[in-house]
Parts: sequence; C-alpha cells; structure tokens
Amino acid sequence: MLTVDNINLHYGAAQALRGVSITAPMGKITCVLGRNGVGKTSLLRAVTGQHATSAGKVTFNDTIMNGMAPYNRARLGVGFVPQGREVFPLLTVKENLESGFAPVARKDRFVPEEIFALFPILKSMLGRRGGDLSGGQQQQLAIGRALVTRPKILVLDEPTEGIQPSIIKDIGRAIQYLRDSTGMAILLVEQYLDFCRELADHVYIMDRGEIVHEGPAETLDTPEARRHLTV
Ligand SMILES: Nc1ncnc2c1ncn2[C@@H]1O[C@H](COP(=O)(O)OP(=O)(O)OP(=O)(O)O)[C@@H](O)[C@H]1O
Repeated sequence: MLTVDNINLHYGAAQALRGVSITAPMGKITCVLGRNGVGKTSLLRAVTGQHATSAGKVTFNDTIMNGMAPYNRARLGVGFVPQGREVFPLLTVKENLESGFAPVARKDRFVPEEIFALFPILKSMLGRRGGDLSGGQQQQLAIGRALVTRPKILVLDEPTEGIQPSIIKDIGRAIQYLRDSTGMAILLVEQYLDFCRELADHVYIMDRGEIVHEGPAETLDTPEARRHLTV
C-alpha cells in the first residue's frame, strides 16, 4: 500500500501542498479529484519522485521513498502514466513499450501479452510512430508502457484528458481489470467526475494544496463534495 503522510511541497517560495495525507491500498482504485491548479499533479510528483517534498513521508509497502530517485521508485513497483502521456513521438509503438524495460530484470524484458489483450490496437500498430497515434491511442500506449515495468501501483495523471468517450470507456475497463485481476493499487488523478464515480473505491478531493474531503465514491454526490469541485 502507498502511504502519503502529511507532506508539504514547495516550488521555490510557493507552497503547492500543505499537510497532504492519502493512502492507496492494494487491489483498490483511489481517485484524487480537484479543480485546475489545486496540487493534484504536485502530489503525483511527490509520489513518483519528480519533485522533493519539504516535509512528511511517502511510503510504499514499508519502504520510505523520500529522497529516492524516480527510477528506483520504478524498480520498487511504482508505474507512472504522466499527464499529456509523454509518448516518444519518433519512436515506434514497439520501441515506446520497450522503453519500459529499464527497471525490470533481464528475464522479464518482454512485453506481456496481457497488454495487447487490454489494448489490441497497440499490437496492430507496433511499427507505427508514437507521434502518428491519436490521443486516445497514445494514452493506451502510455498505460501499456507503464505496465511493461510490472508495477505494483499504477499512478495515472488525468488519463481521460482530451480523449474521445469510446476510448475513455476502454481505459476505464482496463483499469478495473487491472485492479481485479492483478490486485495492484491504482492511484488516479482526475477532473472528470463521472469517470471517478464509476471506477473509484475511495476518493479524495483537493483544494488549494490541501485534502478537503475523503470518502467512498458515493460521497462525491454530497453538496459538500460538489462545493469543492464546481468552478
Ligand atoms: N514547476 C512549477 N513551478 C512553480 N509553480 C508550479 C510548478 N508546477 C505547478 N506549480 C503551481 O503549483 C500549484 C499546483 O499545481 P499542480 O500542477 O500540482 O495542480 P493540478 O491540480 O495538477 O492542476 P492541473 O489540473 O491544471 O494539472 C499551482 O498553483 C501551480 O501554478
């Protein structure tokens, strides 16, 4: 299980996270919601090691990750699907998937068939360049690339952003399948309320760098939760 305990995060003098605590248990989908600029991506940067925290603790399965480089967190089992997907546009789909090999043991350096079962389009496009794929296909590729690292926790930053509804459904089904079949923890940052309500086991809402609401997905429909999400 991932535990974020009372963390602060600063960009220079500006504080982006204030005493944020969340947990993401194995076999569950944990969703963090909030408007633009409230600190959701900063929270994921603290989890994946892309930005240092200035206070608090980030732990995964009893290993304290503070100060650990992103590639060592990947070795520990933290798989990341970044906002905007960050697919390598000039590499082929196959090469993009293989870029996930770095943190895995030599014997596991192959693309598991399960990834193609989840996203068949990737198999039919293995020789195409990443940059030639649609946004939705790139998102599937970014998830596939993270799965190549054999994660124990999959961390996704706004996977529905700019993606057509039919592919959002496919991605939602894939996330549920991963939770149910592999028992991995899934930590999802989103602005799309319906997607979270459908998928999440537990939700957190952030506002101005703080957690302001926490509960089961059904609590998203309470007036108190809505107040933090409406612009
Ligand atoms: N690299 C940075 N340098 C300085 N300030 C930053 C940096 N990245 C983010 N911020 C600021 O930190 C705050 C939180 O940003 P963050 O990107 O974490 O929010 P977010 O909830 O993920 O927003 P979005 O939904 O737009 O991605 C914002 O005020 C933002 O302007």
